[in-house]
Amino acid sequence: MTGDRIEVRGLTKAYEGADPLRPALHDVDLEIPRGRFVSLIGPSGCGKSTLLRVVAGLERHDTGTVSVFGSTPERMAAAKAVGLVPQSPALLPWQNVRRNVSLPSRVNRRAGRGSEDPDLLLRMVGLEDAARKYPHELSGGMRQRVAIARAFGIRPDLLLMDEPFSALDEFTREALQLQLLGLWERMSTTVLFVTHSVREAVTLSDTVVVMSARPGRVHEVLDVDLPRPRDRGVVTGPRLHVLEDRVRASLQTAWEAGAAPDDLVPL
Ligand SMILES: Nc1ncnc2c1ncn2[C@@H]1O[C@H](COP(=O)(O)OP(=O)(O)OP(=O)(O)O)[C@@H](O)[C@H]1O
Repeated sequence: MTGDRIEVRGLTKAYEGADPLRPALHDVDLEIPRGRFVSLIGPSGCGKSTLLRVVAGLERHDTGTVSVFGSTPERMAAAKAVGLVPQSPALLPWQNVRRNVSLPSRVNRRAGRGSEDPDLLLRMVGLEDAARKYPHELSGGMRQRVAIARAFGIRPDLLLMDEPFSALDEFTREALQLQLLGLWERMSTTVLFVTHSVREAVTLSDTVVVMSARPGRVHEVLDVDLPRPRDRGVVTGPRLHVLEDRVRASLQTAWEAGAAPDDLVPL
């Protein structure tokens, strides 16, 4: 266990009542050095969200070990050191945008952690003019930006994002990806990001973890050697397409591995 990385070793997790031959996660090994942007991609049901929830301390695992910067997921969560951005953000409807974004600083004061200036965060996600609006007055993309700004507000050591842009149109999604990268580059938080989009995974990440299903496990870990900062030139350049093709090929073999009829975990 070291403090400079997230270490997952031999992680297995079966939900109660599930077929024991088909655990949600089986013998997952993963190492994420501090400060990295890592995406998880893989077929539906391969355990991406489960892995995220185990690392977040929201779900117990059966066997194996999970160390988050030398601590346990539960201790990290209790110390407010982990942020989570789900697919549909849960904003407080009775508080305006600025109050929603500054909420973590109030919580953090109690947890004895520092926090980020909410006005700066709102500027970084292009919402400075919406600070006094309420959640029901916002579009889906704006709500997701509030959730992202709020998540960075606690200056988390680790930020877990579960398909945060999947409900958005392509144009909004690409704009938010660049805003997210801007925040991440400034804050140097470690990010674990679940997505179904190959382009999104390559655009954002240092590392793409391809998972296979039935049971869920790590199929391949691919490095993304695109330069940073990832401006429009980088994310529309030819190298991105080469890397996308590499991830697609890996997904194809992951899918085939998961579809094999003899791919059962022995009891
Ligand atoms: N609370 C739960 N109780 C029982 N089984 C669950 C539960 N949550 C997930 N599962 C099962 O665990 C497996 C992994 O689910 P998980 O949601 O982690 O996959 P995923 O890769 O995130 O899927 P998707 O891409 O469709 O969101 C699936 O077979 C799913 O049906």
